[in-house]
Amino acid sequence: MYRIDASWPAIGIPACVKSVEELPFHAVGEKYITAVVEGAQGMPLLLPVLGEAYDIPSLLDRMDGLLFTGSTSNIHPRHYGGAPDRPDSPQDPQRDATTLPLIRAAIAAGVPVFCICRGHQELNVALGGTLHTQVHDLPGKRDHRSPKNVDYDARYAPQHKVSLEPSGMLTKILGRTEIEVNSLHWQAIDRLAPGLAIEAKAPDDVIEAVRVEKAKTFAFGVQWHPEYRVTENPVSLALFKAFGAACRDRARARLRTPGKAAE
Ligand SMILES: N[C@@H](CCC(=O)NCCCC(=O)O)C(=O)O
Repeated sequence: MYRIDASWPAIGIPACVKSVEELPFHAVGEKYITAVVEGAQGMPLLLPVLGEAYDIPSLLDRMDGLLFTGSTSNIHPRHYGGAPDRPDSPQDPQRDATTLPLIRAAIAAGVPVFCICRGHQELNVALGGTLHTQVHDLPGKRDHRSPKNVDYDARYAPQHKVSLEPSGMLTKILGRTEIEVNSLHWQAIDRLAPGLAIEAKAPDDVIEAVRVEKAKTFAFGVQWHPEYRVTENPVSLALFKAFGAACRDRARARLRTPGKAAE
């Protein structure tokens, strides 16, 4: 049994706005919290998505890492100059207003970031890239959406292979060039943002993982869900452990020189 104490790095997890009995709640799925605790050995701090109300440097001064989660909502296409999305596309403007500037600032400040599914798409958009809004409608692309009418485990079960860039950092971390991943997304990276390197692709060439090329620390996006049952999948666990190690390095630097770590 673990005990989450002050020696654990503080890992912020921006929430999604969800409606519960018609009232807005700022929520984070439990699997992301569990993955931070059991995979990264970090203290999870759930961040309400307060957009411009945050003084981002002050927020980053308290963070040793940030996990940007998946979500059923989509980034509004105005953030990447895209055509209007389908009319029923679920939106979360408060999350957009919080995560996009936070990702840019965290990377500039050397705060480790791990960006999953919607988070991976946010990383690309935050740095100037664009998205396909319905990747399954494109010629030659498979359906990357989650399997329908099946239980939770089957929805997050592996769906396809991913080839890792042989000279990439993920290959170094994982010690292999091919993995099997789950798949629960409608959208995908279209134009890659400047400064991102492709780390992995699906057989249909959908970009499945990226890295911030000049990042001072861990800064990855993955289109799949390594947080799901993190301790049961060695690849997922290795990713969260690498993220946690970077967060611990940042915590040591931050505690040595409080207020200076983000400079
Ligand atoms: N809405 C986007 C992103 C997909 C995504 O993040 N799915 C996650 C579902 C819920 C979860 O497991 O957190 C898209 O459809 O591409």
